[in-house]
Amino acid sequence: MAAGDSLESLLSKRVQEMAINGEQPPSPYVRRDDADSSITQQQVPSALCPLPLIDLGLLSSSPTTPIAEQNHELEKLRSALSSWGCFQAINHGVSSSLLDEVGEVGRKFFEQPMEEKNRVLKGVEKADGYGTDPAPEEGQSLNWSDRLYLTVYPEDSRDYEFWPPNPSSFRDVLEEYTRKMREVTEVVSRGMAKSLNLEEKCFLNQFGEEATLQVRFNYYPCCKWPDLVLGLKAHTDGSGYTIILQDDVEGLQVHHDGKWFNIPTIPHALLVIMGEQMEIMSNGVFKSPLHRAVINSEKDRMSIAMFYTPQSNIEIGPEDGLVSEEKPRMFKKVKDYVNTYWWGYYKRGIRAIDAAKV
Ligand SMILES: O=C(O)CCC(=O)C(=O)O
Ligand SMILES: [Fe+2]
Repeated sequence: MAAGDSLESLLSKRVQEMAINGEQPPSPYVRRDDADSSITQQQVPSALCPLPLIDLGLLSSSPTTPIAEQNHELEKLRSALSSWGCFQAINHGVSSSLLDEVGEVGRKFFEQPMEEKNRVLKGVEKADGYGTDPAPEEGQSLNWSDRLYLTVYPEDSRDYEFWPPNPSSFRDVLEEYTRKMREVTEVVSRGMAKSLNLEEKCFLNQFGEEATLQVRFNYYPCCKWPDLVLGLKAHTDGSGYTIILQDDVEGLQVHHDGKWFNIPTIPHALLVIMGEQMEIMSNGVFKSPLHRAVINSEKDRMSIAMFYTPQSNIEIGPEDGLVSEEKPRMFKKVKDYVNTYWWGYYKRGIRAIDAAKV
């Protein structure tokens, strides 16, 4: 690495700038996952991806939903989360126009000149703002992506200093999107509990009234050497679960059955993916899958990930109804999981959840 290319100077430079300048990815960005023989590298095209679609409108009782249909959808949900750890949600109640708008304000933000984006540049130790993750541990490659990360709920934890003033509709659109995401988490959390024959509100109670929502707009500039880099290296989320809105460029891959499946982009669908805390609360019944983002050679990609995380002052743990003699308690009770466990492991490129096992 040239002297001017120290890790700090690279981290202060945006990937988008390097991509616009047509620069070949500097060595800290070159992916190193091929060396990990414990993860197979076989990839399955999106056309062959059998990831289930769940109709959220069928998960709750309503006069128009016959009980058999509801039970069928709940069983599909349970099965998807026990095997894949994720599903594509349709009929989720968020209007297509709002989904288009949130995608548009995100894109417009990244398309602005660097000086404008730097108005909300994040501090070194801060999570909120525009930039990149802090330096990973030795031996880990950097992600070929820039991001804008914001705490959006509870409202009093918002730091509006880091909310972009432009595009001017950004704030209104994100506030509305946050309101709708709260509704989706209510439906999904109840549905998950029902699918396991648990009391409907049990997961919602563990998340708490003040469960946090944090949004991450991930921007993945295209790269002429797409196989050299990863947009986001393989990881599991530290959230309870995460709701991802993809644009029309593929890039998300989920590890399932020993292969990397390309997740299809379905207009206006939301991908719901379990984080490690949901694996803990479900006593290991639901899986928190390894996933990553790959880079396209010609098209930039943007995804919007909404992390739904239990309130940090509440202890969470496996639901009693999922613990039995045949299925003993797998995890300890944990509090503030992201800071206590997940973050330190993520930086080293390993799963934190083993540390929470009994
Ligand atoms: O870009 C994507 O589709 C995945 C994003 C993701 O996994 C994350 O932000 O944690
Ligand atoms: Fe993720």
